[in-house]
Amino acid sequence: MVTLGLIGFGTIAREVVSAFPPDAVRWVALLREGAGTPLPPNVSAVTRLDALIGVRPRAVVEAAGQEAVAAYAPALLEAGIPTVIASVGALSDPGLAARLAGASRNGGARFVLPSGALGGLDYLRAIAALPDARVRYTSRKPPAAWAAELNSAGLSADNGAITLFEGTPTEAARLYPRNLNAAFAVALAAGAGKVTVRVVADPKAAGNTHEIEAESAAGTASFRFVNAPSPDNPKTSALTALSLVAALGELLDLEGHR
Ligand SMILES: NC(=O)C1=CN([C@@H]2O[C@H](COP(=O)(O)OP(=O)(O)OC[C@H]3O[C@@H](n4cnc5c(N)ncnc54)[C@H](OP(=O)(O)O)[C@@H]3O)[C@@H](O)[C@H]2O)C=CC1
Ligand SMILES: O=C([O-])CC(=O)C(=O)O
Repeated sequence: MVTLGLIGFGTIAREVVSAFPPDAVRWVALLREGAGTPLPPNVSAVTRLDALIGVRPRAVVEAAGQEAVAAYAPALLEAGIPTVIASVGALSDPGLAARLAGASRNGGARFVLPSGALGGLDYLRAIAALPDARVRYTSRKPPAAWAAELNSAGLSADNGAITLFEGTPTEAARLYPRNLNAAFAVALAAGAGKVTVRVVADPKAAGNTHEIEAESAAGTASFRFVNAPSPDNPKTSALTALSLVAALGELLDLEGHR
């Protein structure tokens, strides 16, 4: 029986837990005071970070949000606990990125940034060294997924696609902290200065679609991920939890815990 930790117990965390045999893992989830979330029998809750650190989980998965990364991940790493971070957009804050790197060194614990809702990041990492590399990332979702943003801008995408945002990955991660983590994963791979980001509400979008177009001296590439939504949260791709499970499995193998 291995003890693993979670930060948050929402859509992604629930899917991560259900991917492991219940008799092989005891999960401890750090929740907010009074969260009242129903938990499966092999998941217990704590509301303080020191209580999570106290059970010495082999690894922790953050699936709560960018604020939770800032609040908890550095201390987990300092305590020597490897951490998988879903909310990779948190690293758009250079101060936090430096704190994570320092805590990882001090504690001797890895932090893992999974590919999340997309893939192809190995290609982007390879061309990052080329000075002429340019990458365009587009998040394309049906108008229903952007209903609040369309309403507040007084826009309707019923009759055609509307670009809600165009700018840098850092601006995107800050403006859409719960939905543009994938854009920042692209930025971390290719280098933020090489990437432009677009957010499109499109009545023809088949699902949560992520498009990456890359151009450099090494050639051109285009990736398109048409993701099925998570049943509990249509703005989150079901692929994200699968990616966290894969990253966690790899981490446990590296650390010799499986
Ligand atoms: N890398 C990628 O490609 C992707 C990354 N993500 C990231 O994953 C996060 C989680 O996604 P998802 O599971 O769909 O979201 P949900 O809203 O379904 O779940 C988030 C959970 O985290 C809890 N939570 C939030 N803040 C804290 C905190 N400070 N301490 C403890 N618990 C907290 C929430 O609890 P409460 O009810 O108390 O608010 C909720 O239970 C997203 O916010 C996003 O940052 C998501 C999709 C793709
Ligand atoms: O799950 C998705 O499709 C993308 C997402 O929410 C994110 O990048 O934060």
